[in-house]
Amino acid sequence: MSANTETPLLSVRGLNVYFGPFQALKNIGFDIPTGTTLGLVGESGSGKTTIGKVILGQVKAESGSVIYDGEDITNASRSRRRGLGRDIQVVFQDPYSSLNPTRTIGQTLSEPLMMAGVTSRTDIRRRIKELLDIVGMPADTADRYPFEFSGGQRQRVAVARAVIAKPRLVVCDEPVSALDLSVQAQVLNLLNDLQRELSVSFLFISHDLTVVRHVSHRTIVLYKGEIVEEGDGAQIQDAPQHAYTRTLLAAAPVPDPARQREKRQRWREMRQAQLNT
Ligand SMILES: Nc1ncnc2c1ncn2[C@@H]1O[C@H](COP(=O)(O)OP(=O)(O)OP(=O)(O)O)[C@@H](O)[C@H]1O
Repeated sequence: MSANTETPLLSVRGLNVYFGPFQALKNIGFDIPTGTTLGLVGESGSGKTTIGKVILGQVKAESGSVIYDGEDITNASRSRRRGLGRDIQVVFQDPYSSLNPTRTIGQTLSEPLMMAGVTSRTDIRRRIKELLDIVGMPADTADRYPFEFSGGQRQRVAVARAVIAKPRLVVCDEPVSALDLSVQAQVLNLLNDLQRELSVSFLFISHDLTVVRHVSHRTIVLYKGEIVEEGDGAQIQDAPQHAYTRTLLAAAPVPDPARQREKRQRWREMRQAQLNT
């Protein structure tokens, strides 16, 4: 993949994050140019999700900055965060719990559009139809409920929800790790297609370097809260420079189910908090 060389859409500089005495992030810095994907890879507990949360304003950094499109959003106010919520979206790991089971897919997809100020029912219906087609979902999807779809289809819907209001950055936190391998490839291809179509940037978080390599222009390897390696995904996989990266590649770590449950719960709480603001 060829990377874009414009001014970065997102710049993170010198992030240090503590949970009590524990330092979860140490001097983290990177750029995400417009229309590109930065892969963030590391084992469980290395700090990947924490980086995503700092960008989304859900975790406060002790020091460092997050610059979005030239604006320092590190300590953005609640009202500014609400505005940024349209530009910066999230796709969660678990397509089973991230969609509201009591709402039709159409209702779920109309929320971000209404938040973005689209009020015409005709426009909303048209945009939903357009996007469901782009993400490869059947025409009658909008009138159906999440339980009627497979995991891969639900993740397509979750991706559609994230991009429907044309955000500029989407934080994808382990978006394919709950899916079967063949379905993973389809969702990864979908992200690549959407990026070409919408010029959206992705921060793509995964424990699996092979997955990250398929979608990322650049990749960062995180170990115990620190960046230990950075480069082109293929280069990192084919010629890892750091001993930890070699271990990561050899071990192909499987996320600990208990931690993943805890993480899903935290994301759900965060999403609920977002919807309540
Ligand atoms: N709210 C919190 N309070 C205390 N410690 C936390 C909190 N959130 C994360 N941590 C700790 O910070 C470290 C990094 O967590 P983080 O969730 O960012 O890791 P991760 O790389 O995303 O791993 P995983 O994929 O397993 O979630 C872990 O040791 C975790 O236990």
